[in-house]
Amino acid sequence: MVNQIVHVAAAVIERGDDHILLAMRPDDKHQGGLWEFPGGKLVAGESVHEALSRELKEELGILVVDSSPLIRIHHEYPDKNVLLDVWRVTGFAGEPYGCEGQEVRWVKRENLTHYEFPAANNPIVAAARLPDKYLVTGVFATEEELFRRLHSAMALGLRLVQFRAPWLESDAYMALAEIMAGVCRESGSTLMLKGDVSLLLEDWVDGIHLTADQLQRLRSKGWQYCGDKLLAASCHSDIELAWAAAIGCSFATLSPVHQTASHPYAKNLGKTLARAITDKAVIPVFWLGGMGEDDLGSIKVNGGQGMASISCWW
Ligand SMILES: Nc1nc2c([nH]c(=O)n2[C@@H]2O[C@H](COP(=O)(O)OP(=O)(O)OP(=O)(O)O)[C@@H](O)[C@H]2O)c(=O)[nH]1
Ligand SMILES: [Mg+2]
Repeated sequence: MVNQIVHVAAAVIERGDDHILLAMRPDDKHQGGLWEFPGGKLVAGESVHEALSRELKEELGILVVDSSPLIRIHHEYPDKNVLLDVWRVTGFAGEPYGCEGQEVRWVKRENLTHYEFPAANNPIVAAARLPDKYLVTGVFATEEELFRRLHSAMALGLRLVQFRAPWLESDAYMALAEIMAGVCRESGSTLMLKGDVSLLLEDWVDGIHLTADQLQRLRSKGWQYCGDKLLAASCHSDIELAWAAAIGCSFATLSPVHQTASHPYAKNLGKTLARAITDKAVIPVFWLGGMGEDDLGSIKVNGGQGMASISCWW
């Protein structure tokens, strides 16, 4: 019985003002008394999207208008194996209410971590907090150029930025990073820095993006992060993605999916392998390398959180 996988469609329903809808699981159900993303089991012959639409009609009285795949999570509870197929719902008709008497609540995206969910939900909460585009900064000749390009990226709506400038000395990098963090915060964006994990203790630092070497060293020491800031890692395989999850990363990049100008000699994974690797991961995965915005839809269908890129937005 426990070997059977229960396929579930669940929804991260977003309202324009950056709120997400949660529902309370009834006490008498599996994982009762915990908050959930509304949804339910697929019935025979149904697609995930059909199940999602039916469940949201039955449980909340709304019609799904706009949606896209967000993340797929396999989880083994002691009494049940589930495959949670989670979609982001960005458009719906009707005003949601608890049709089955359950409590429902709109929650600010940044406060999602304050709620208690079933154990399978940690990666879903991580995915719901993240956008689908992750800008990695590229070359700049002057400080003026750096900030001009950063402002342009903000104007394009980019909300997650990694400051990558491997040619800078540490002091110069940190001085620019602190100013960039202020600029990003003003537009509601998050800045990820390259550097030591001890930087996570600094008030002004929102997140750290580790190299694969740093990841390996931290993993071999048994180090683990439990804080609320964003920790990410550059991964190139399923093993590295498993390490990233084990040390407490909230997301990762997977590269190179295709050939890139910045790493022309790295062997690219290709879409099929990238999909298989992403499917095994238990954290959100941004695909990186040789893709354009046109690929975003396909990345999501293949299980990715979205796309990371230098060249598209820099
Ligand atoms: N809907 C939903 N289910 C979740 C979440 N997290 C999670 O582990 N689950 C598990 O996935 C399964 C979903 O089942 P469900 O109880 O919602 O199914 P349903 O709406 O079809 O209701 P039913 O129990 O009346 O058939 C449960 O075992 C539940 O514990 C979540 O965020 N949302
Ligand atoms: Mg349900």
